[in-house]
Amino acid sequence: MANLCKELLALKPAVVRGNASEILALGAATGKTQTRGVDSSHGAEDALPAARAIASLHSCVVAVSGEVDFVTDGDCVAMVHNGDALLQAITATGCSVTALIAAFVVAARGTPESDLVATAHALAFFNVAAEAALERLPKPVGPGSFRVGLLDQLYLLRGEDIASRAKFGVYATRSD
Ligand SMILES: Nc1ncnc2c1ncn2[C@@H]1O[C@H](COP(=O)(O)OP(=O)(O)O)[C@@H](O)[C@H]1O
Ligand SMILES: Cc1ncsc1CCOP(=O)(O)O
Repeated sequence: MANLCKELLALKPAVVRGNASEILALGAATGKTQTRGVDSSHGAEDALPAARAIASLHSCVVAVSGEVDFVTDGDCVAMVHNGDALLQAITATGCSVTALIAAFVVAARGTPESDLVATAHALAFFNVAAEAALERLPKPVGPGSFRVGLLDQLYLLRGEDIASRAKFGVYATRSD
């Protein structure tokens, strides 16, 4: 596992996305940060030192997903406050938002926007789609209808919906 992580990082990814436990494990596997053990109990902020270390060492962006998402280039840290805990009740949301991050990063190449900004916007897009699905679905919402509603909103949402609903924050700027 540690060797595979090292091989993948050697390919110089633009962005690494994981939940807190995954980023803590990655930091431990690549030998630059310590972890208290890998389980699902970590909040995203717990993994921020590991995320910053990985980002600095490998000159990439690291996104830690969770209730609040943290996105860092090793120095600056942005936060995304959208989404819902029900996203953790369906499989492949982490994989899906990671694919969306790749699409946003590629789309932003050739524009002034950084990979960090593109990554934060992809997370906001995905999580606003989740919020819109929850608003529209009959209550109570379970994982089955939520999965379908989320897919619908990922198709239906427009840029202006994201602009008005995204909740970004700045955790640290370059000089902090
Ligand atoms: N408690 C939560 N509240 C709001 N959004 C969440 C919550 N947990 C996860 N998300 C969102 O769900 C998506 C998948 O993240 P996550 O569940 O951390 O991935 P993974 O499936 O790899 O564990 C991300 O867009 C993240 O922001
Ligand atoms: C078991 C499985 N099936 C499709 S993706 C996946 C693993 C990743 O799931 P998630 O993105 O929710 O962490």
